[in-house]
Amino acid sequence: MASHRNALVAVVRQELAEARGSARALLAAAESARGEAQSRRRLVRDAYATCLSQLAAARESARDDIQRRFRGEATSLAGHLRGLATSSATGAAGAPWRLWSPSEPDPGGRPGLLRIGAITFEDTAALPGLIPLLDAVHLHVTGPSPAVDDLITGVLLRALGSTRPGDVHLTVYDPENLGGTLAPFAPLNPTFVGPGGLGSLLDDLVEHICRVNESLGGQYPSLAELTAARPGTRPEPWRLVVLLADRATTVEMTTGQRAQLGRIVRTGVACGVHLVVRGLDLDDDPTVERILVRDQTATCDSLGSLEIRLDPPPPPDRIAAFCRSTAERLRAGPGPASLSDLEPAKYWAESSIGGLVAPIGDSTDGSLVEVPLGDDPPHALIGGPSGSGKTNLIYAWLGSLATRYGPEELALYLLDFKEGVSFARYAPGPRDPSWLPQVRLAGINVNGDREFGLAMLRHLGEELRTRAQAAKRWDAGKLAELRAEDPTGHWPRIVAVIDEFQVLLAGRDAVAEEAVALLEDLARRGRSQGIHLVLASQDVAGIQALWGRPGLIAQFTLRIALPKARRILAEDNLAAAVIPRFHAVVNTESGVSGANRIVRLPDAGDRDTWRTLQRRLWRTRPGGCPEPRLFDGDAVPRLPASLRPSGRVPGVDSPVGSSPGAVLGERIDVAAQPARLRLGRMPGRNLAVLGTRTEEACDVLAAAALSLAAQGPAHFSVICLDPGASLAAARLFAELPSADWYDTTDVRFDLPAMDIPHYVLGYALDAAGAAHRPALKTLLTEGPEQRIHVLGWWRSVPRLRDDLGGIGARFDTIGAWVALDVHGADLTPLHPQPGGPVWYPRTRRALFFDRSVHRTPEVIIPYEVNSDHT
Ligand SMILES: Nc1ncnc2c1ncn2[C@@H]1O[C@H](COP(=O)(O)OP(=O)(O)OP(=O)(O)O)[C@@H](O)[C@H]1O
Repeated sequence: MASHRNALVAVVRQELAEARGSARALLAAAESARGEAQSRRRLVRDAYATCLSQLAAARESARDDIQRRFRGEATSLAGHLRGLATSSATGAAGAPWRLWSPSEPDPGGRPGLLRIGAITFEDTAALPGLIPLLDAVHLHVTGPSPAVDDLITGVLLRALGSTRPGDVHLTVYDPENLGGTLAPFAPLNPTFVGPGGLGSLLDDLVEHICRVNESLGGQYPSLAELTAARPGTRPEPWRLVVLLADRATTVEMTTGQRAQLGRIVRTGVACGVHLVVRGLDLDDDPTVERILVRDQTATCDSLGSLEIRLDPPPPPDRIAAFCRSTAERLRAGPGPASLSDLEPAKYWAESSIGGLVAPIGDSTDGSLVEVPLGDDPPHALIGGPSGSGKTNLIYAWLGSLATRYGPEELALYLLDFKEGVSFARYAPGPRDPSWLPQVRLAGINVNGDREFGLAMLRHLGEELRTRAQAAKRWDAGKLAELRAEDPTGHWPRIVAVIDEFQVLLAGRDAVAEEAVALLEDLARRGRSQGIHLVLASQDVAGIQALWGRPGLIAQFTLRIALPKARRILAEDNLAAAVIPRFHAVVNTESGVSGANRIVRLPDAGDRDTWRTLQRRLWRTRPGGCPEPRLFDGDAVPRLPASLRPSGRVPGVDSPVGSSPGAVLGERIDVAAQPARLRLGRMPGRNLAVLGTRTEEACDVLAAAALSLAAQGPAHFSVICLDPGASLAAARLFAELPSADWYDTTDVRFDLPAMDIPHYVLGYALDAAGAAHRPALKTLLTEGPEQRIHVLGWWRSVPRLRDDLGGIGARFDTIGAWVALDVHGADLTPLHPQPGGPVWYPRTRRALFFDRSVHRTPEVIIPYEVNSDHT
């Protein structure tokens, strides 16, 4: 039994041990699973923590990035806005009070915005807080009284200070303080309306609006139309009406007055009437800008929820100083128009078919005064003593014409006989390549070269003939008809301006005679052919020269007299004696009193202003628009390269023309052509250059020789008998393709004939001496028929005569001559008419006579052949 029990115990023990063992194993497994789970949980927790911190860092950096971008964009946007704001509120409209001063608006510009304070947005620099007013809105301001009145004061000062004196008329209704609220503006003489005056004020305004509206064509334009189309110049001043209503006003206002106020709100802005109101309700309208003031800040319709920190009010002494000086300027009247005021809205938009109409200045009421040229009046006479502003007037007139009429409509010929270069600005120069596209010809420094004036008149005479023929062909009576019949033709109106024209008519010589004849013809027939003369003179004698020719003066029905001008207007018309400086009398009825218009002339002299305008016109010139011909009497023309031998020298076999032309200088004509001497195989085809000016004599001979060498095969003999000329002669010798040299050591005149022309260039031939005279005479007599031509320089006419045989010698062998410093009387033996030519020698001018082509000698300008004068 015991053993059985023992066995049982053992079994139980065994089982218990096993159970304990498995329980332990289970526990161990559970323990390890728990450990594992715990470590996993730790890992997850760590990962979560890492993740969280990474996310936080990423969020931080993203936020920083966004903030940085936001700040950058806000700053650049604010910069743009500031730029925009600055350009919308320039000068007095936007400057801070400590820097404030009144500013002139740009001509033709529209009123901009007005600053009332600053907008601080985030941490960007403050932006100006701007509100519209003139040509845009009425202002309705609400808030505590002193702050509102300060704001209104500032707005008024900015509006007045950024417009021209007189452009804004101020009306103040201030029943409570009897105008005292805006007392600093008193010097401007605003209309103060007292208590009880509101009704009639509103009625007046409505009436004014109706009147302006009628003058605008009866259509109240929309704000957009107004903004797009309002021209820069105002027919009427703006009316700025400040209504500072008190409680009584609101209570006492009648229904009729409210209706009138509503009308003004709806239609006032379009007609330049603006209300600035506090203390009264205004009807809702797109033209009402409401400003809500709270202490030192404000919000307004146009800026939405943006808060404006208001500027302090302007210092009262600044308002007073501004108002005093403005009142002063108003008393003095508006300043004269500027050159830019004469410009049209659009360049080159006018047709000259019926005439040319252009303003030259304004009258004292500010309206522009237009000057006509056409069938009537056809020509103008301008007069005034020296310094009275003739040149300035011509500048203004030409500027006004040139901006209206393009080169197809207008051609200008300008000649100035004064010492100076007034018309040089219209031609290209070393500093400015631009030119005025309408200018065909400009003559400057021509006071010594009346011949050039004559050349221009001859050219215009030709043009007159061409036009008359064309008119005949088309059966047209006047330019307008010709242009209608021949629409593809080029028939611009021509305006020829001659400043100090009396120089051309002075003297009783052939130039004056022909000039008068041409002027008479142009004046008489130019009217119908669209050729208009504008003659200006300071000299009473000059004008008298015209008075002596009633047929001529009668054509000049447009008279412009500058202060103190005499004999420009009719004798009983004394207007020119009384007008102030920089004014002119314009009279289109030959100066009769009763037809005067007084004009204030702008200052048109500033070169830079003109250059800017001219460049603009020049850049828009049509293709093929030619450069004007500039004749400068002080400039010496150079021998053109085309008249010098260059490249391949013509061979002996090249054809020689029957009469090659020796070029002696530049002709004083419109086309600047070279003066040529034909050297044919005929007796007398020799040239004598006469006078003592070595340099010019050498230049004439060099130009002749080089131009002959450029034309065909030729041989030259250079004979130099004056040491003063030897350098120039040697230089020429070196440049000639085929030449022999002779000087005092081996001078000879028995020179051989050749197959090609042989030109003998003699420097100071009179120095050869008596021993050589027979040979020289034979050469002169017999040479030309063998194609040996003498181009010789003699230092005086008597010396030439000695070489030709002394007293009683005949000059037949000298078929052509060029006289330098030789007086007219000394040229008698060489001149076809008795008494010699009228010739007063002047530097770089020569008198050229060729027996075979000239009736009278012609003035030429010897070319400069070598620029270093060697
Ligand atoms: N409207 C004007 N406004 C301002 N300055 C002017 C005006 N007109 C002329 N001037 C100035 O007066 C001076 C003389 O003018 P301008 O040269 O036109 O006179 P002028 O009659 O042509 O004289 P002159 O015959 O002696 O040449 C110049 O300095 C010019 O700038």
